[in-house]
Amino acid sequence: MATVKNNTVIQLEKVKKMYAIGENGFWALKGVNMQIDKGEFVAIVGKSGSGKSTLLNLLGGIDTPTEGRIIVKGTVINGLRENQLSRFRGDTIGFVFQFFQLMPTLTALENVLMPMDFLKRIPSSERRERANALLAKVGMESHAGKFPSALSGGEQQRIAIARALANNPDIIFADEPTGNLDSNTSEEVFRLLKSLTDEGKTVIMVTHNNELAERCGRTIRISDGQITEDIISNYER
Ligand SMILES: Nc1ncnc2c1ncn2[C@@H]1O[C@H](COP(=O)(O)OP(=O)(O)OP(=O)(O)O)[C@@H](O)[C@H]1O
Repeated sequence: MATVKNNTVIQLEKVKKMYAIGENGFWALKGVNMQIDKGEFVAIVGKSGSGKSTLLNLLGGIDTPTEGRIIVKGTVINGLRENQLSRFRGDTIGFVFQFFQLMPTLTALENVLMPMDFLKRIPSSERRERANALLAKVGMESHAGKFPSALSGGEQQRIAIARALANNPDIIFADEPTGNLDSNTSEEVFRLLKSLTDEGKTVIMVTHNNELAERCGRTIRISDGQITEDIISNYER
């Protein structure tokens, strides 16, 4: 077994994932080993169908591997029961999606408050204060009372990032966060995610945008369910 360094937040050991298709199985991941450290900004790239989303779902505890171990912050997450997994997700991980996935019937502020329901022990006034501070952090404080339908794509993604930060997670998983945004707005969202790594959070982003991927500190390429490239760059972001 590989040694886990102190600052390692994610470790994958021989991770395989098979999807059942009728009577057959399809190996979407074929033995992935990976180590990601605190504060890294990692781009996961690869062709459509190569296994990127599968990998992200396993890392985030949304799905379980068929074989191998996934260790996040020292815990083997594929050994957790469903209630332990959901607590782990709530405490440790923030998710950002291509289509934002905000609740349409809730205001921006209420969307950010929603994941804080886990934190029942925190008084509601404090939660509101925290949600407002997060909206300010992403430059959306003046939009707190608006519904998602009244916001642009970039604004919705900023709110979604504030929501991902609601429980102060150490790790952010972003699945094509700029996939639905124009290039200026993509740049803003990229910078926002980058600023989180400057605060010590670890950001893992699946992207089809090569230019942005090259500006992450590290690019991992997946082809046909395997890592074929893992490049650490010193590109000036
Ligand atoms: N639930 C499932 N059942 C069966 N096959 C699946 C399932 N989910 C994904 N696959 C297959 O596994 C492979 C990897 O899919 P995955 O969604 O991880 O690719 P991806 O790299 O994220 O693609 P894209 O860039 O198009 O989102 C694909 O061949 C896909 O068809």
